[in-house]
Amino acid sequence: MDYIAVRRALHKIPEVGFEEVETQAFLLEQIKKMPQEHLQIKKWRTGLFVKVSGTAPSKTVGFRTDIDALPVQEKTGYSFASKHDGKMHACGHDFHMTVALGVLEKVASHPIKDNVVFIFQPAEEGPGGAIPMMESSEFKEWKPDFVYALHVSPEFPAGTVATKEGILFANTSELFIDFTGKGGHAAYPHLTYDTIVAACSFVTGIQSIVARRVSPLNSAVLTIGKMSGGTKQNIIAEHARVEGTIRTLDQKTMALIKEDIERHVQATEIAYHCTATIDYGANYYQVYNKREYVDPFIDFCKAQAYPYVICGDAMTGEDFGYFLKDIPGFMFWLGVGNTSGLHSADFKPDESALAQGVRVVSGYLMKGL
Ligand SMILES: CC(=O)N[C@@H](CCC[C@H](N)C(=O)O)C(=O)O
Repeated sequence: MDYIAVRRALHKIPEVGFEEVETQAFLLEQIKKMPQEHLQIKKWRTGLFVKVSGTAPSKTVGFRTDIDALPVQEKTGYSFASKHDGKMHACGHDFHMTVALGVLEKVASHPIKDNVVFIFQPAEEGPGGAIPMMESSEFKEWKPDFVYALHVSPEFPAGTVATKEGILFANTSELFIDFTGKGGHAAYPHLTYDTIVAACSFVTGIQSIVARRVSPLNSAVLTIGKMSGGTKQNIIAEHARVEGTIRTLDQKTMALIKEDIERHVQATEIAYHCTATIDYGANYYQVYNKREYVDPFIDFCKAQAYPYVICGDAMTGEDFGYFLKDIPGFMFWLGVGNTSGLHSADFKPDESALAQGVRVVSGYLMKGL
């Protein structure tokens, strides 16, 4: 398989959560080119489960990749840029899928002793594909005894493995708040209850939560990534919406932040004569690597002389955390060199990391977990 060609083909067809129809068709087309004798495929919504039967199985090992993209307008200047306007593989899931296909090709050609299930999961960026996928009868039938996954990272040199014992990725909660007031003429503000002013005041006010409510020895993020409201420059907005995300390294801090957000919402309602509703959207459980499962992988990387580092915690989220809550396994970062950050319009990961990703994941599989 030409990893770079496959990655570029996937890069052209980014689709957001649960809309990955073209992606699913492309994956199936690639899988069809592989030896079929040991393969079974089950479609699940826009995702896939692919099982390679082992030669003398005593267990099932899972490798999970996410397959969705982000609503980002690409600015890479690539000749193979997204052909879907306003959508982009800005979080590297095109890389993750390519690595999974590369490993699948190897295992389909040379099955290992145990069964291997490849999990092509939709909607990691939201609303969250892991939980419904894990609740499916297809998953339950082929449930792995051990599962692992990777995520690309621009923080590490291309091909470097970075992982750690304990928390790797944070707990997350989405945040959507709708403010409703009273619209009217821009020249008669005193006859209205302006939700743009209310929302702006709310966003400024909540900046004190992480700064003044969370212990300085703890870590948390409260980011508002989107604000919207109003219909025209000279009409006072009856409705405004604030969208964000909360990140913490423990559930107690998550609860504390939510409680304080609710206090700020109440205060905004009173101060600005509006009403507000809060929706916490999708919540992701932390990605936690238990020592007994990640240490043998680190030893493997050492033994193979693969470049690796022990990294710190990250405030990114990943619904792979739900797999690790239920099933033994681990997650690691795969370095993709020095490029703009994840979720950037000019995210340009180094493609030389693809072959190393396949080498690391398949090598660990072949070694026998
Ligand atoms: C690796 C990565 O970037 N993951 C996403 C996960 C999204 C979680 C959820 N939709 C939220 O925004 O809270 C991330 O943003 O960290």
